[in-house]
Amino acid sequence: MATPPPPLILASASPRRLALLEQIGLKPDHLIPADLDETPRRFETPRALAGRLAREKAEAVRKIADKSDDLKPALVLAADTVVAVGRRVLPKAELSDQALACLSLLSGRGHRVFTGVALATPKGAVRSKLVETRVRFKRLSRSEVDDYLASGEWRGKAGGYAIQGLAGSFVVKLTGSYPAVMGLPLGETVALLSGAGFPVRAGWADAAA
Ligand SMILES: Cc1cn([C@H]2C[C@H](O)[C@@H](COP(=O)(O)OP(=O)(O)OP(=O)(O)O)O2)c(=O)[nH]c1=O
Repeated sequence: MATPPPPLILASASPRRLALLEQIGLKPDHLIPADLDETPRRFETPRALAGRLAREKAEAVRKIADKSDDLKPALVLAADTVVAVGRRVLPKAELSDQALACLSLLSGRGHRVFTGVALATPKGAVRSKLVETRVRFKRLSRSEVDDYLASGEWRGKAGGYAIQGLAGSFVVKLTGSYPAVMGLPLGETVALLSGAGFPVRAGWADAAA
């Protein structure tokens, strides 16, 4: 009989990350969010920040898993999304003023979305990948911004918008990975998992059901 795959832990509180994994037939056995200080370091680039936070989230949950016999053999998957204009990292908007500032900056301009994804193995090794996506928004009128702010969809989102929702209508160009902007680059996630021996296509036979 084939050996069962190791448990998979998604180190995330983000419902989008879970939905994206499920989209490709992967169902994590456990959801354990990492609680980290996400403040950029001095002189840290947006790219370096996304990579570091993804790895730190995986490492933090690896430590939690190591304390339990059931979770010790698990693979821990984590990700982090950073929205940047030049070297400037935009906040995860919690207040409407923050979202307004983000949208005013993004209006009619290009920006970059950096998404780090990291996988911690039971032996403590951490492998990671970084995906850069360029996104351009159309010029936003004041009433478009006001209506978007009223929607509340920006809350808790890096850069004050969610591409998978109403703000999808702001995008005029995207070069890179759409799922990475939502929170998880799927091709890179699969590459990390299969590199660790995880059977990434085991659930595909049931996908059409
Ligand atoms: C740009 C963008 C971000 N986002 C979200 C994805 C992430 O949830 C969030 C970026 O913050 P993250 O720190 O990457 O993730 P999180 O704190 O929400 O979840 P966790 O650390 O527990 O995994 O912004 C979208 O949903 N759509 C978008 O278009």
